Amino acid sequence: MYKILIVGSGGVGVMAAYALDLSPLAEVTVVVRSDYDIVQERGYKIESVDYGKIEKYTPSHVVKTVSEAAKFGPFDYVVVSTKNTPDIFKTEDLVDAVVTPEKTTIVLLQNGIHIGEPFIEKYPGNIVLSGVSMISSTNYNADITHTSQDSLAIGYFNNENIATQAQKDSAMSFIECYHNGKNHCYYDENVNFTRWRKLVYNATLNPICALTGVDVGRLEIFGGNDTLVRAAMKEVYAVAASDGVDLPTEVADIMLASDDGVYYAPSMLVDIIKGNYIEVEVIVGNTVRVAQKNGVEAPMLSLIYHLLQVVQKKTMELKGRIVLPEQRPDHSFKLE
Ligand SMILES: NC(=O)C1=CN([C@@H]2O[C@H](COP(=O)(O)OP(=O)(O)OC[C@H]3O[C@@H](n4cnc5c(N)ncnc54)[C@H](OP(=O)(O)O)[C@@H]3O)[C@@H](O)[C@H]2O)C=CC1
Ligand SMILES: CC(C)(CO)C(=O)C(=O)O
Repeated sequence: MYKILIVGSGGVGVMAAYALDLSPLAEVTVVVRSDYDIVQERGYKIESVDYGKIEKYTPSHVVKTVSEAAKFGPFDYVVVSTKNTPDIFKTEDLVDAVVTPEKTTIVLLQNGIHIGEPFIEKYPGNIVLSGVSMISSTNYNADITHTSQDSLAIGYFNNENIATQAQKDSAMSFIECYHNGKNHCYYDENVNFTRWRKLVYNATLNPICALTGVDVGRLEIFGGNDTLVRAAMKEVYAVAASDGVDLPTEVADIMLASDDGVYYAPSMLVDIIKGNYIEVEVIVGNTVRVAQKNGVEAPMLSLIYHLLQVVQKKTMELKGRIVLPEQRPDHSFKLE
């Protein structure tokens, strides 16, 4: 029996918990923050393309905080499915209390590129798996709407301190727990390719929907795919190539068609709607930094990045993280 902890119970985390809870191989604990009372009272309501309508799902163990979760450990796997916002808090620090050195495998079910490095640096003796998820799932107050088949590619962020076979074995055991007849969870030998491939969607549709306030269906109908998205996608191709990943030309069309028939709001737009922080740094910031490092021109991505950074600062001010002087200061004023 594997003890598995899920930190981050949003659209992705709750569906992961549900899949893992179906397995006789897994004992699942979930950290539930703002939905805690509602989940204790009536569980999650799930409307899922894979599992149908579930009136009540209550994970095997529900706890309010990561430190409280430790009582159900030590964990074989800690699945991280929070948003990844290093400009706000470091996810590698969030799970500190539940990662047992040299035992716990950390599974990052998060978007973005080059997100494994901070974990390997902090936990040099632990395996870190890379989960690239296509799922289209949202959580509004413990009501989950899941609209495309859960397809989860699992590989590992190579940790040179650990034998390759051990990293692969750990990925395989996780897949054995997660995979069932309804979802699609598979081992991906080249998960870095798959991460860049997915970024073709996330670095373009997510921010453009977030900045314009429309879902992917409306963006297409209103003409945004041809005027904005495809050009930004081309830049992602060029940056990926400079990082050693050649993406086939058809990826753009595949990504543009991936939510066909649904007015789907990508996770970054959902964050804007909820007034949450956005994953600007790992999705667009890291891409722009790779472009800069490798001398690749990416003017649209840079523009998108700087627009998103302003939006993030606006959210910081609304949440009280940034407090501005009442009177507008002179031009020499800089945020710390
Ligand atoms: N949604 C989707 O379809 C897809 C999303 N992704 C990626 O998966 C990751 C998760 O996305 P998604 O599920 O949409 O995210 P959500 O915003 O729906 O959920 C994030 C969850 O993390 C919780 N959380 C954040 N910080 C903490 C903390 N300090 N302690 C405990 N809980 C915390 C939040 O709790 P609270 O509600 O209290 O803030 C929330 O429940 C992201 O990287 C996203 O880009 C990838 C593929 C598809
Ligand atoms: C591509 C998609 C919709 C995954 O299913 C996603 O990653 C998101 O909403 O951020």
